[in-house]
Amino acid sequence: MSVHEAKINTIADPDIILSVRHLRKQYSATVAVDSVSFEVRRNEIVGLLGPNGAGKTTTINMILGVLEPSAGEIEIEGIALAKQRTRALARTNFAAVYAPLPGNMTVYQNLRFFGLIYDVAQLNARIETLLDQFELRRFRDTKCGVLSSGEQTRVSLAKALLNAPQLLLLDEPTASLDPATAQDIRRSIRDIATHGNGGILWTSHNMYEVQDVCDRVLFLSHGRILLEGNPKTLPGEHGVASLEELFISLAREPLAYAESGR
Ligand SMILES: Nc1ncnc2c1ncn2[C@@H]1O[C@H](COP(=O)(O)OP(=O)(O)OP(=O)(O)O)[C@@H](O)[C@H]1O
Repeated sequence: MSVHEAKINTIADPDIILSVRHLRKQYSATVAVDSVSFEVRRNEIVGLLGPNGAGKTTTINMILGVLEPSAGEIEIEGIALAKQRTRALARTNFAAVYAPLPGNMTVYQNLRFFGLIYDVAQLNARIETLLDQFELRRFRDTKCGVLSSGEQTRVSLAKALLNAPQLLLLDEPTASLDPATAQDIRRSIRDIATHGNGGILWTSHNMYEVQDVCDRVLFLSHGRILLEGNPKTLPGEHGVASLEELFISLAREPLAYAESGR
């Protein structure tokens, strides 16, 4: 057993929000996710990085219970997703650009609709708080379909926080946003991680953003984790100048990193 595996097997740790062990997803001959193990801790933002097709979305969809793993275990605050699905998923939420909210409903209607699905207590008060937190009050009665990308992202984040999730999954939350709006969104999310009660798993192809916001990153390639560490120090540890350079060399020569181990 590796040191990493020994560490994630100490499951009693109450600060482990998400524990993923030996997760695997196979489609016929394609192994999309291949024995992936990692954890997300309380108040931590973990970046899930990797080139196109590395297995990031597949991993996220298994954690969301949308895809059934071929093997492996997922626990959210110690609750096994496979055994207590409803309890585990009640602690989870997500936002992704490929999952926009219904465009023919207003911001308020969307938040109310999802709040009822999540069975949020004191829903109206929760919606009002989120409208203020994400500066959405003036769009309250605007249909989501006519909002700009940045405004829609803010609504998606508000929706993702309705049930005050312990585990927040964000799949490229700032894709297609202008730099200033992206920075505002990053600050909001950083704030949620620091002052909230949960942890965040974040995917992004923007290495500047990852360095800015993530406490730890996992590099995925061909369904496997090849590297893990602090995005601010990892490039230096591997003799390159930036996270982007490390990403590129890892994407081009994954075998060199697989052989050197994590
Ligand atoms: N339903 C499916 N059937 C067959 N292969 C699939 C299926 N879904 C995903 N794959 C394959 O699994 C691999 C991982 O895909 P995934 O979407 O998880 O990658 P990703 O890291 O999210 O990529 P991107 O950065 O492009 O979004 C890819 O090779 C993809 O073609």
